[in-house]
Amino acid sequence: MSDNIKVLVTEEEVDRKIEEIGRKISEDYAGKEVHLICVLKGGVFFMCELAKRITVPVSMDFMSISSYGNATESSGVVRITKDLDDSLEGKEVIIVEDIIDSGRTLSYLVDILQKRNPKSITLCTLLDKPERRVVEVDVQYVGFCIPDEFVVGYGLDYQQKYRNLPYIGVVQ
Ligand SMILES: O=P(O)(O)OC[C@H]1O[C@H](OP(=O)(O)OP(=O)(O)O)[C@H](O)[C@@H]1O
Ligand code: HPA
Ligand SMILES: [Mg+2]
Repeated sequence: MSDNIKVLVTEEEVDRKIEEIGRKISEDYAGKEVHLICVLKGGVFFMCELAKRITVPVSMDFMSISSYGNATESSGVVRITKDLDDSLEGKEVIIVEDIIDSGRTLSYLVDILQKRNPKSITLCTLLDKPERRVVEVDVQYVGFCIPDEFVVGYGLDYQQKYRNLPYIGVVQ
């Protein structure tokens, strides 16, 4: 059975936005190197496309965390299920996410990754749902602010499906 999906942000709009964020990061980090951290699984499509648009030297690492709670609201209890491979010591870190919703995931990550002595940590998200925020997070790069609707595509899933859609949609 397939669900009906209404397009919220088109593929062209997503592509243009990622190019814009890539250009901005390249300017902001001119003369430096950036270390991108992908938060699996949702962040993977965005990070790969973004990395291609950054013109300063890029290294990448991946981590996976899980939160406990019911399907629509995470409890905020988070644990690492796959840690980074590399040290963050002295690195200019950018955490790349598909979406910030309650803010719990990124707040937790920033707290634990700060302790690993990076030179800096900045946050970059394709989507932001500010109405849903429970924990404040300081995000430097935001693709699109969206209303409080459950979205899929570009890494975002509904019951593990639709991550591969090249646009952002709302399941009807
Ligand atoms: O701001 P928050 O309320 O913490 O929500 C945002 C997080 O939730 C989703 O990940 P999820 O934990 O569903 O895992 P996934 O990336 O593997 O889909 C999304 O990819 C973000 O990582
Ligand atoms: O709107 C959403 N869609 C998919 N996954 C999510 N995780 C937090 N918010 C969302
Ligand atoms: Mg995620």
